[in-house]
Amino acid sequence: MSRPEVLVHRDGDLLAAAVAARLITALVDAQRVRGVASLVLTGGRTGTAVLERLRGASARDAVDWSRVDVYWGDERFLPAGHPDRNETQARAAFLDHVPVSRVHAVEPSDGRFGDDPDAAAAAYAAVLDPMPEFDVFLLGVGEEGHTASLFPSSPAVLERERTAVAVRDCPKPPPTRVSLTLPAIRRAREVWLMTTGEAKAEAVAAALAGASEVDIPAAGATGTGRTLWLLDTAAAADL
Ligand SMILES: O=C(O)[C@H](O)[C@@H](O)[C@H](O)[C@H](O)COP(=O)(O)O
Repeated sequence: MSRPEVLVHRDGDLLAAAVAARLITALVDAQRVRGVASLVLTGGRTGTAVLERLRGASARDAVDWSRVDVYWGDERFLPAGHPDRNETQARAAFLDHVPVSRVHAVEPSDGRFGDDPDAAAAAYAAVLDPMPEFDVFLLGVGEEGHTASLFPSSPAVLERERTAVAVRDCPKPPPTRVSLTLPAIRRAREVWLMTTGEAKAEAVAAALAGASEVDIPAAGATGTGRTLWLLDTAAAADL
C-alpha cells in the first residue's frame, strides 16, 4: 500500500489537461514494459473532463489504443446508450475517437441479465477474474468522500471478498449502480484520485488526514505502487 502523494494544479481545466498528459505517459511506459496497458475509467465531471482533454492531446496517439484494456471503476445501472451511463459518456468524450478494441463495459440494465444489478456485478467480477493488475485506476471523489460507487458506511465499502458489487439507494443519482470494491481498487499499480472545487476540500483533507475508509471511502483507495491525489487549488484548500 503506497502513501498518498498530492499534486495541486491551478484550476479544473489545467488539472484535466495535466492528468491527460500524465495518463499518456503512464500508458506508454506500461506498453513499453508489458506490451499492453490496463486503464480503469471513472464517471463524473472530472473523469469526463480528463477524457475530453485526452481526445485533443497532441501526444494522444503515442499510446497504442488497440492494446489498452479499458474497464470502469463503477457504472450507473441504466439501459445501454443511456446518456447518464459512464460508458456512454466515456465513448462520446474519448473512446469512440480512438481505435480501442478491448473495452470491458458493465452490462446495462437492458442487457444479458435484464434489470438485475447483482447478476451484472457478478458477471463483471468474472471479467475481472483473474484480476488484472491495472496500470492506472482513475477515481473521482464525492463531497462526502465517496469514490467509485462506494459511499460512507455502505455495505459496498465494507466488502472484502467480492471485486464487484451491486449498489442500491445511492445518495448520488442514479440510485442503482455496479461498483468495484476496495479490494479490487487496491490491486491497481497506480490509483489516481482526481477532484476539483471547494465543495470537495473537506473530504479531501479528511481522507489525507487518515480518516477511516468507512467514513471516507476515498481514503481506502490506494495503489500497490503509487497513490496520487490530483487536485485543483480549491479542492486542496483545507490541506
Ligand atoms: O459514477 C459516478 O458518479 C462516479 O464514479 C463518481 O464516483 C464520481 O467520480 C464522483 O461522484 C465525483 O464526481 P465529479 O467529478 O462530478 O465531482
